[in-house]
Amino acid sequence: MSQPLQHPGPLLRSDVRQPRAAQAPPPAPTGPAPGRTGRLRGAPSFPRLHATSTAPRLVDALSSPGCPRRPPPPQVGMARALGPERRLLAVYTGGTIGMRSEQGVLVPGSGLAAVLRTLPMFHDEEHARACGLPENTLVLPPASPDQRVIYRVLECQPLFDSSDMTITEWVQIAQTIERHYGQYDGFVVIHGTDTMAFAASVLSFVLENLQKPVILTGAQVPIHALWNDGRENLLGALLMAGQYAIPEVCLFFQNQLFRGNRVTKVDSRRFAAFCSPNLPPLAVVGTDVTINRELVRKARGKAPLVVHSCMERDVGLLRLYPGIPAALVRAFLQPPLKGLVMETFGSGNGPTKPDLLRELQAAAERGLVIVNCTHCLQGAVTSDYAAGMAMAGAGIVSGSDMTSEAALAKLSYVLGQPGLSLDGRKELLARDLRGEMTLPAGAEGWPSLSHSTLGRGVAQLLTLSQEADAVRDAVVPSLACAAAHAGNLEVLQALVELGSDLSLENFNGQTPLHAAARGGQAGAVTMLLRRGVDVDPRDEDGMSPLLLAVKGRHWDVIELLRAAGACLSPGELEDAGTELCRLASRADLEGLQSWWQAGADLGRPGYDGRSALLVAEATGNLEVVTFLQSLQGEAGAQAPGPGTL
Ligand SMILES: NC(=O)C[C@H](N)C(=O)O
Repeated sequence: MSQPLQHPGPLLRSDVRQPRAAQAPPPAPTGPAPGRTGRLRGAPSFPRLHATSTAPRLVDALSSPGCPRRPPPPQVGMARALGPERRLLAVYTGGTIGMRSEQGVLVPGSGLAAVLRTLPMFHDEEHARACGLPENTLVLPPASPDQRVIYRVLECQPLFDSSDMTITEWVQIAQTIERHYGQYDGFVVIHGTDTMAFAASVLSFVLENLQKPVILTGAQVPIHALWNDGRENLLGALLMAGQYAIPEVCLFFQNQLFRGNRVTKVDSRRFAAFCSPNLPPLAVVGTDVTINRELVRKARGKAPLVVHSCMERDVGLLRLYPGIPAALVRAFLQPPLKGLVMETFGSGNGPTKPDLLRELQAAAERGLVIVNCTHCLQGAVTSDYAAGMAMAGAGIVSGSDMTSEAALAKLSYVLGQPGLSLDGRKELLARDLRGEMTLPAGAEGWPSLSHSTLGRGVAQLLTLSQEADAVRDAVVPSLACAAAHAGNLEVLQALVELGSDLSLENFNGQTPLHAAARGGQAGAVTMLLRRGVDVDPRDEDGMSPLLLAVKGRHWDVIELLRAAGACLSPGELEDAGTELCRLASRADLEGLQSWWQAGADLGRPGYDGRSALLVAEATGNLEVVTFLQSLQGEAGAQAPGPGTL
């Protein structure tokens, strides 16, 4: 790059005044931060923040109107004076790195860029003058003979302790990167460490088709402290972003560059605050810089950067513990929750208590998307244990070896994608999108199964030795029910090949036919009926597949079951009267038609002796009255139809 950085002009009016003549070192610190010793004398404290609006703004941290520009460069070859440059944009959001002590506690402090300008390791003033770089531009000392990294700092107003950062702010950071994407070669996000792993995970999903590095960093100790980690971290992030083409969202800390959606914070005090438990670092800085090239993701062609701003907020995280009550889980799974990351034991195992599994299955069937992540630091969700397969059987998606931070971000991203079906969202969750997870190998011979959680579960079952029959018997019914409910015929077929009996009941007495009927899966119902399964099994609550199809208003399934000879039981018909009156009072014509199609007597009285027709007339639901009277007419004229009055 031969031209000095053309300042694109401040995003907003700057309010951090740093006139060159008054370029005095920042004022002396206002007392040591708690628990901090050995401060650098004369170390700057950061000016108090200006009161600003709640939505964070980004101001140019070093330029201000009227600030004298540097003298024009000497008439030497600009190329020689400038040399090839890499241009970076740093977004300073807050965090300990720039904090100062106030009444004994650390609070975010502005003016980080001004401090960097005073530190030779972050700014080569002589070179800046020689090149006539704009006031708001800093330039690192040369890291290699023929290359310079120049950078600009945008400062958030207000600055954050990252405990207060949310998806909203992270999307705004992504939008800022998007606005400046063409002007810079890379980006550094200076961020608090407490939620940095969440931030890196969210940014990795929000920024699609990234062709340039976005590197988050921060510190455990303020940069002005004598003994600190911030200088090494920030310099490392700038150099990595400026010198290496790593088109990913990364996190640089303690001389290691991690993939952003693979890290978690593991220590609140040590400088080695982060680890990447299931993926080695992408790069390690020592006497030289080692890049693990085979791990670095390749940029996808020249596809343009896409910023996904629609991230679902109603996602949650629930960590299981021994004896967790089903009632508590039920309470947690209620709307508005749309997605849940469930931290489970070991290899993705959880309690197999029927009441708990019923809650999870019911929530999954309501459309809540649940991702299973192990709460172990290392390892992955597998299908080694029946306890784990029971989770898959309840319709829970495996999170493989994802961190909880990545799983939450991915769930928010997937649920925010428009136009996807529930199964489409589960398929997307099961795929590796941004290097966030390691896919388990599918079993030989069943490649098509490995893309789904259930398929992978079955594939694993296929590889189990004969001695594992007990495991199979324990989990096949749950798997079969989940596959039937999802309409996954491949998995059902795989289970048939495994020699499984598709009439077997799962933990709450339901068969795959129940599940298929409940899910409205006509294909699965057809397949199961062809395999000669019992047409009218009853679950623990005495419900038949036909009744479940009626409740789900799955008319195609009702027709299939009736054609195969399914009938509502006397008990189901006995209870129908009150339900019919309820539907009539609500003018629920579809519901009444479902009962009629299933062969119910729509004239059956409710608990108070009134029929649905009387209720409809009393409530003035004329459409329902007309429908019910038409059935009366039909009943009078011919043999009873699917339903009778
Ligand atoms: N080291 C840090 O940055 C911690 C700080 N509370 C933050 O996350 O903003």
